[in-house]
Amino acid sequence: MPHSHTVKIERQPPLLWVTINRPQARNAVDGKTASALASIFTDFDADPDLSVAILMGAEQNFCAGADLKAIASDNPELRNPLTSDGIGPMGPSRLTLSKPVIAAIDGYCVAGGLELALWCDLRVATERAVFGVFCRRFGVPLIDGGTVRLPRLIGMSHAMDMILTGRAVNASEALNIGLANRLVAPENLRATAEELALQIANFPQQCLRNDRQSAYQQWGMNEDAAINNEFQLGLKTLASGETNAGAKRFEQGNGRQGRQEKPPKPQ
Ligand SMILES: CC(C)(COP(=O)([O-])OP(=O)(O)OC[C@H]1O[C@@H](n2cnc3c(N)ncnc32)[C@H](O)[C@@H]1OP(=O)(O)O)[C@@H](O)C(=O)NCCC(=O)NCCSC(=O)C[C@@H](O)C[N+](C)(C)C
Repeated sequence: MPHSHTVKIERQPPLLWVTINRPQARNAVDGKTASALASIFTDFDADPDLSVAILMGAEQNFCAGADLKAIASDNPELRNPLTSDGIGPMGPSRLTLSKPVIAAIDGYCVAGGLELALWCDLRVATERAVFGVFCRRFGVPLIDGGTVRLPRLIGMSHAMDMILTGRAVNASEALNIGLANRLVAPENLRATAEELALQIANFPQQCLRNDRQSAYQQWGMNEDAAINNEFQLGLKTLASGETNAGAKRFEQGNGRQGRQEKPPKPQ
């Protein structure tokens, strides 16, 4: 795993904690931070002992987007996050990344920070989280998937409202429109994200990754093509033996994997 003072990692198999660590800049992403994130997530995907990553920001903020001072500067030492390495800050796309990532969001999650959260599979937010396309007022475009993923996630009406007005969306609205999956008190953020991540990490992984990939791959396809794609991917999982083993556990009444003897109750 690479080390960078602007991104902190804690490797706790099966989980990887990734914290953007530039609190003095509200965790804005400069060129070095973007490169560090890209290689951290590439390594995460390749590490057989890791199943789920959790992305956070240091000191009560998730991320204030791209580093505007680096964009404004002519100093080559301050690498411009928009142009420095030609890749998005997260490196692997969601289609190539095989494992889930959870965003644990406190405070500001705006502009490119919102795009980072949209890149993640799930978003746990605190009651004081604030979301928004704040770059609207500075003329910096969303070029890290924001205009693609926001409408797909929350629908064009809510997305266009956010994109055109750049307004601040509070945590309860974020939950209502599907931008956040869970809302928690700030002191429970880490524990809730961990619980969710461990729940996911304890399931049979090939099948879980199969269904995740399947959903992303099929997002823009027509129904028949999508169902065919789902079937082809599913066949690989069926051939792996994992499905058969799970069915046997059910038959024998000892659902050990995930320790879920009983089906989950609604929360
Ligand atoms: C986040 C914020 C609401 C926080 O407000 P606050 O009142 O809590 O804190 P603050 O006093 O405004 O900021 C604290 C410090 O944090 C710095 N800071 C805050 N956001 C920054 C940023 N984006 N870049 C560099 N420094 C940033 C401030 O300059 C300041 O530094 P100083 O103490 O040296 O003066 C406020 O700072 C703010 O609006 N920041 C700008 C957010 C913004 O518009 N970002 C857009 C970036 S463009 C973008 O992300 C588009 C994206 O597609 C790009 N990419 C593809 C690369 C991902």
